[in-house]
Formats: sequence, structure tokens, C-alpha cells
Amino acid sequence: MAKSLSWDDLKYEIQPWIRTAIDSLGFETMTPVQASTIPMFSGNKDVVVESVTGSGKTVAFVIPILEKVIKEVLSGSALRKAHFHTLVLSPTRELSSQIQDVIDTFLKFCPEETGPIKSQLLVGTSISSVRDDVNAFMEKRPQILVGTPGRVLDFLKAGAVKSTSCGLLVLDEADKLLDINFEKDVESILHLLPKQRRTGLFSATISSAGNQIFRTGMRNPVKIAVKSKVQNPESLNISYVVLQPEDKLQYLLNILNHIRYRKCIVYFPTCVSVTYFYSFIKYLSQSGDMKDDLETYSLHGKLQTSSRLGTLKKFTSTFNNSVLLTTDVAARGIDIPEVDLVIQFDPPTSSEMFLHRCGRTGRANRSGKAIAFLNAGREEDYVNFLQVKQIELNEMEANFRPNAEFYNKFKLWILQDRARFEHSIKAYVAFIRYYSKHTASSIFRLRSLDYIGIARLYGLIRLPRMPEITKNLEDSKMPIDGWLVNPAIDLDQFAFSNQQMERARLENLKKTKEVNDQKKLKSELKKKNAAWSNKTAAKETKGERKLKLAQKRKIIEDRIAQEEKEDESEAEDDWKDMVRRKKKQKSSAAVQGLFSNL
Ligand SMILES: Nc1ncnc2c1ncn2[C@@H]1O[C@H](COP(=O)(O)OP(=O)(O)OP(=O)(O)O)[C@@H](O)[C@H]1O
Repeated sequence: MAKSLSWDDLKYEIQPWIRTAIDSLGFETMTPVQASTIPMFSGNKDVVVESVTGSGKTVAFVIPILEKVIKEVLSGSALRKAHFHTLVLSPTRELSSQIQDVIDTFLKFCPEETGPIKSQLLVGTSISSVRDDVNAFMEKRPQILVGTPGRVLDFLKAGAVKSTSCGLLVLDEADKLLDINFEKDVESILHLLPKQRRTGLFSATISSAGNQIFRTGMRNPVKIAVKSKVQNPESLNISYVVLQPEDKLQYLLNILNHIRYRKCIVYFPTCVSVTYFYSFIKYLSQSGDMKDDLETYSLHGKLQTSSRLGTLKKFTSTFNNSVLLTTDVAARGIDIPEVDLVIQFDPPTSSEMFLHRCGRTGRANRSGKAIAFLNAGREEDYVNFLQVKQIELNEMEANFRPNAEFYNKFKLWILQDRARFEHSIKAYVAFIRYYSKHTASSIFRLRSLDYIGIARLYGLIRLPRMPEITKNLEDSKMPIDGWLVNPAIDLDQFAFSNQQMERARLENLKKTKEVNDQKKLKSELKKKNAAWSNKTAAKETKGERKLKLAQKRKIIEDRIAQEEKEDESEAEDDWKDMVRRKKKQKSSAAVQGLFSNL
């Protein structure tokens, strides 16, 4: 830590009410990143800030924002109607909402005679449209806008709002905002903002954005990097454990049931794996296989915004023993101080995301533990890969004995409902596709994946047909017809427990059967007809040809006989020559005849 982190020693004089807010929030000292950033960014500097997760970057930009807005207000140059002063962009709705909460917490201390200073959240929801946002903006006249790139762009393009007074832009999780997923929207937003503005980029992994940061139009930015030898905060302990893929779920449940923690976040690779494992864990809770007081939540990008924000709020406000099953949608920026355990069920597709996931615990000097599960075989190399990137991991022994009965229990749960069977396949397929997207592709290779072990992890009954499996799974390991259970299951008899779905399935099955029967009948008939017609056609042509030849011969012989009678002088000619001559005559006559017929 720097020598003096006392707020009194901050090299910038902050507003008294902001200082009151800091005291009430219990922030006794500044964090190093705040000590370096606040004076620069509140002054007239563009900043690029990199500092470990949970080190207080949000307050490091919120105070300068408030300082700048308040200066505008105090200078008497009131914002014109439809104008705003500051724009904060973040990659997720959850994070945007959290940033707005921090701003509003400070604003509660803003004296009325100074204000009113207001903020507005701009994130896509099914409840409010862009037009609603514009109407609310016109009515409330906020100086500070916080939102996700897509929604902010739609809002600015709607035409009613003027961006020419925007003097400050903050990109939180800037490396994410400058990556391929957001790049276009962010660039379009930058074009709509005036060039004369201050810009601040913040992230724990900003270096990974490389030269992209210069596309934000900053002028001589000050680089502030608060780092130790390793990239993770000292209060965060990161471990890894090597497991057979089929044991991973059991091991996770073992931790959730037997290790003491307050709040735990478990990262899964895809949305569908979250929903799938969440429903199985819920079932286990109901059947008494999970500890009694455990509260389980699920959060992923396919949920409605209101449900996502609601879940996060509930998880934040619960007491001990709660678990959030989620995806990378909740990996960056989310600040829930009581989270003391983070589990990565599978490594993420990039090392930056690995840090962000781990960084949901061990925040603001509180101790936290992060555990990454690695599949035995090849993934152990990931530890060295991370070490090169200055991320230190400790090895952890998996002290548990997998229960052989577990897979049967899982299988029985799936066999109760066809929907679960379909869900298991979707989750498995999504995982394989996810695996192919790893940036460290020399470690996470589709060729080396244990397809059967992972199928067991997902409780699969049968391997799905997918090119990745056909290409990479050795023939000797391929189960007969893909079945992982013996005896195989009659899929036509496998019912949905939901009656409506089951009715629809049976209806569909009936229709498919009818169509198939018809198709079969048609193809059989076609085959039969084709065989018959081909044969007859062939026979007819043969017979016809014979008949024609016979007829021709007869005609010629008749003619010869006739001519013999008519011309005795030619009697001595060889009949064969005669035949030839007559043939010639006939053919020329035929040609003439044909011509005249024209
Ligand atoms: N000066 C301070 N003293 C004590 N706690 C602080 C201080 N400043 C911020 N905090 C707390 O530290 C926690 C982490 O802060 P914040 O969310 O801003 O971290 P961050 O650096 O943005 O992390 P990430 O990179 O994960 O987004 C928050 O709970 C915040 O309230």
C-alpha cells in the first residue's frame, strides 16, 4: 500500500458532501487506485486505469464524475434541455445497475441547494422501450447516464437527446467494451460524442485491449497501473483441483454441502448448463440430498433483465449459505462483498475472464477463496499457462470418494421426464461448442476431450450425433449406436411429464409415423413400378424390334417373289443382290416419302 492513503492527503480537494458520503460508507482510507486516479481524472486528464479486481475502481471514477458535474452546476452554466454531461458504459445490465447504485448512494448526500444531480440507467428491458427511456430523460433531466452500449446507442440515435454537451466518458471493463462483441456499438457512440471531452478507461485487465484503447480518441492519457507481482489481489487465494470429468458434479455438491462459506458463486460454461444443473440441484434439495439451509439461485444471459436484476438483488441481500449458479454474465464488476467462495466448474475461454471470475471474492482486502476444476488429462497444463500470465494457483487435493450410485440417481431423475433428457443433450452439445472456443486451444483441444466422461457428467443416456464426436472419439471407444445405458431405451415410449408437451409429442409422433408410412409405401410402389415399367419397356422394345424385322423381311421377300414373277430376265440374278438393290430402292423411296410428307 502507498505511504499515506488518508483521504485528507488526497491531492485534490473534493466537495465536502462527497467527503461526508465517503465517511458514511465507512471508507476509512483511500485504496491505492483511488489515491492515484481521483486527482488526475477530476483534473483535466484522460486516464487508462488498471488495478486488480475489488480494488475500488468504481469509486475512483464516480468521485471525479460527481466533481465535474458539480463544477458545471456551480459555475452556473446549467445544462440545456435534452443535454447530458456524463456517460458511463459497462458491458452488462447488472454492472450498469450496480454503478448507478454507487452514484445514487453518493448523490443522497448532495445538498439540495447544489443539486439536483440525477442519474439514469439505460439497459434493455422488456418492460420499457427506448421511447420510454427518452421520455423519462426529458422529464427527469439527468446529467449522468449509465448503460450498456446497445441500449445507449439506440437512445442516442432516437434523435431527441443531444450529446454535444457530454464532457465526460467512462468505459468500465473497457477491454471488454473494446472487444469484438461491443466494438461496433462503442465506436458508433464515440462518433456521436464531442471530441472535446475527457475519457477514462477502467479494468483489471485493460492491457489485454492493446492498441484498441487509442481508438477511444483519448489525448495524452495518463496510465495508472496499481499492481503487485501477481495479477490477483493478495486477499484472494486461488486453487485448482484435477478431477475425472464424470466426478465434477459430485465434487461440487460435496463442497456445497460440506465446506463452510457465506456466499458462493459457481461459474458454468453456458446458459443451458446453468439451467440444467440448477434444476438437478433443486431436485436434490427437495429430496434432502443438499444441506437444509442452502439457498440456490440461477442467473444467466437468456433471462429477462428484470429477472436477472431481481435474482442478483436477492442473492446480495440473503444471509449465509447461498449459492449463485451463473455464467460469465456475472463475472465482471459484480460486487457482492459477502462472497467468500468462487468455483469455476470449467475454465473460461480466456485468462482475463479467469481473473474476473476469481475476483468476485477476496474484494477490498476481505479474504476469499477461488477454486478452478480441471479435467484430468490435458487441462493440468492450464496452471503453467496462467503462471506465465502472473496468475498463481495452488494445487488442492480432491479429498472425496465418488459414489458409484450417483450416476444412477442422476439417470433416474432424467428418465422421469423426456424434457430433462433433451435438456441434458442440449447442455452437452453447448459445452462441446464452448470448448472449441478456448483461446488457449493447445491445452483445450477437442481431440483430447473425454467425450464419454463428460457425457456421464451431464447424465447423458445416449451420445448425440455431432461431427466433433465422430471426428475425435476413437472407434473402439464409441458405444454401440451411441447408447450409454444398457439396455437401450425406446425413445418413442419416453414421455414428457408435462401433459401438454406429451400430447404434442404423441401427436407429432403419429404424424411422423403416418408421413413415414406413406413415404415407405410410396417408395415401395415406386420401386415396384419402376422395376415393372423398366422390364416391360425393355421387353417391348425387344419384341417390337423382332416384329419389325420379321415384317420387313416378309415385305422384302414378298416383293422379291412379285418381281421374280414380273421380270423373268432377271431370274438369274443372285437373290441376294436383288435384295440389296431393292433395299436401296426402298430406302431412297422412304427418304423421298419422308420428304414429301413434310
Ligand atoms: N476506500 C475504500 N475503502 C474500503 N472499501 C472500499 C473503498 N473503495 C471501495 N471500496 C469497496 O470495495 C469493493 C470493491 O470495489 P469496486 O467494485 O469498485 O472494485 P473494482 O476495482 O471495480 O473491481 P472489479 O475489477 O472486479 O470491477 C466495493 O464493495 C466497495 O464498496
